[in-house]
Amino acid sequence: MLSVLVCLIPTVIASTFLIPYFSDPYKLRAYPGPFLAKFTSVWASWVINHNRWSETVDLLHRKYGPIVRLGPDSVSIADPSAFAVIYGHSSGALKAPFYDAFANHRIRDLFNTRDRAEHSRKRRVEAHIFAPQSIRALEDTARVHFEILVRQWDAMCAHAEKAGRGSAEGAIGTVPWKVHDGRVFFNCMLWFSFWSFDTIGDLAFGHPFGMLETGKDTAQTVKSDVRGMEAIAQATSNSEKTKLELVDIPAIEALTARADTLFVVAYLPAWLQPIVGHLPSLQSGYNAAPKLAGLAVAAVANKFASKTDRADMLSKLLEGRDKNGNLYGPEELSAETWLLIIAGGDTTANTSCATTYYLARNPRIQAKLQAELDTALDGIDSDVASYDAVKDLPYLGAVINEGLRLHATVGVGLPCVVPPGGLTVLGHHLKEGSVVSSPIYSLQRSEAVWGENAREFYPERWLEASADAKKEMMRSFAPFSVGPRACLGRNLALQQLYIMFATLFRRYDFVLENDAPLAVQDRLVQKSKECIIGVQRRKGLVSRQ
Ligand code: HEM
Repeated sequence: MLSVLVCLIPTVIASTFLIPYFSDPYKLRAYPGPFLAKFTSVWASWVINHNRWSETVDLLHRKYGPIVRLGPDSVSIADPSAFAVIYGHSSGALKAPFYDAFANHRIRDLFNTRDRAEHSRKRRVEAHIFAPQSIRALEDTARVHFEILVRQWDAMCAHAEKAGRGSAEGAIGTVPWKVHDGRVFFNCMLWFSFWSFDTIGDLAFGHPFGMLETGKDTAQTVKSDVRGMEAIAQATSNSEKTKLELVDIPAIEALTARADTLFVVAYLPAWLQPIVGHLPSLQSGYNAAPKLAGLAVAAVANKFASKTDRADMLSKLLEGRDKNGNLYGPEELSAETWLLIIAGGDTTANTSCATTYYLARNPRIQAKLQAELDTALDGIDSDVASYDAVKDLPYLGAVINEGLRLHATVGVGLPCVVPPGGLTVLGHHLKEGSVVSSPIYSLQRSEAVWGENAREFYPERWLEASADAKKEMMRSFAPFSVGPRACLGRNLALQQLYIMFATLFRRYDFVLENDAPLAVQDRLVQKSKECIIGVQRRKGLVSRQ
């Protein structure tokens, strides 16, 4: 037995690590990078698991230049002109096997589909849901959730007003607040998550999760995935309804656990992923996936059961056709609904939290934004700003761009496979089958483009730049990516962000509890772990309620 092992171990090491390195099938040996990255992608997983991916890739580019080897078959290219070549419409590169780890249903969704034809079919179905007119039509529905957010924050501010110079503490649902120095302090990340998930739940399938009202991270999922699918199939065929058993789960917590795990394993070869996934530290993420998939199943099943004719996103998905020309089946519907929840929830909440953090940290910028909002919204009798009233405000636009730039909610290099015939980037020919990415985080913080203050929150840069400088900035600004796989929800995200910052910063003054850097979980989405802000109502503004 021992002698078998003695022979086997060197053979496995040679065939897995050394032969690919010395045979160099993708001709990447000339590119610099960390020693271990030349042999194995386990290196990447290790760095990600230590929460240092974007920062590490950025440091490697600073050390080695625009092209860095990140794995046995992959390179990262940090250069504005490279971004469009890799991701643009004429690139021909497809998403890499990295995305297979994110498949939550047996059927792929729009985000993790790698097949070009399959992706085009889905994108055709879903593009009209996100067209500018469709998104504008959702504003009234979305508004309700801004109103609840403001009502909850007003209620907490009232405690601060009552306490005067004293102190107090309490909680709304599970979110604690405490009062001191005339302000109420709480973790705004939780509230932005509640707001974002409730809104996307309502817009996607006509049913908010109810997190804002209760102050609790709770959503209903099906107890059994199989029964859920049966319920959808029966409802679509108009036969007798199946009674669905639902259970409550902490959805945001489960999503965070899932995201923490999947990004760690996604760079590993497929055969290694389930083995690593069994590590105790990754178990909660793996266990969360089926419960989360059940959220969408429950939403679709409930939609059929209630038979409302409200025109939410799911109603439009119901018009979608599968590859045989048939209407989307239960699984594909659930997969696409799930994607709306996950793509639209975390991203907008994190951008809102990070931008609020930077504004709370910078009294000068906050005051300048408030002055612009006071003028624009003077005499408007509404607690929630309308998109029309604020969408062209220059300083507000600059603040939102600056938040998207500096925080880079999706900051990592999104991995693509080089297409047949290869791809030439910055004069380097990359061979077919190799993997290439361009890190959004690094591009959006490059001193060569953004100047010495690239790491500062400075909205004025968007207003002061010359036309030529602005052109260069836009080549290095890709928070929603570009090309055929660019974010489909961009119009919705921007509409929500404009209304959010106009509403909150007109109404409240913000400070940070302390000046510590924003702590983030650096995964596919840069997720703020916690952001404690101190809030008080601005003087002179009277609520309509
Ligand atoms: C600030 C908020 C947001 C940011 C920064 C953002 C960013 C991105 C990025 C960078 C991608 C490309 C991912 C990749 O290629 O792997 C993407 C894809 C996507 N996003 Fe967003 N997103 C945001 C909000 C939303 C919202 C609100 C929705 C919808 C409810 C949404 C739906 C999607 C979808 C469906 C895709 C996949 C598109 C495809 O592959 O064809 N996103 N997003």
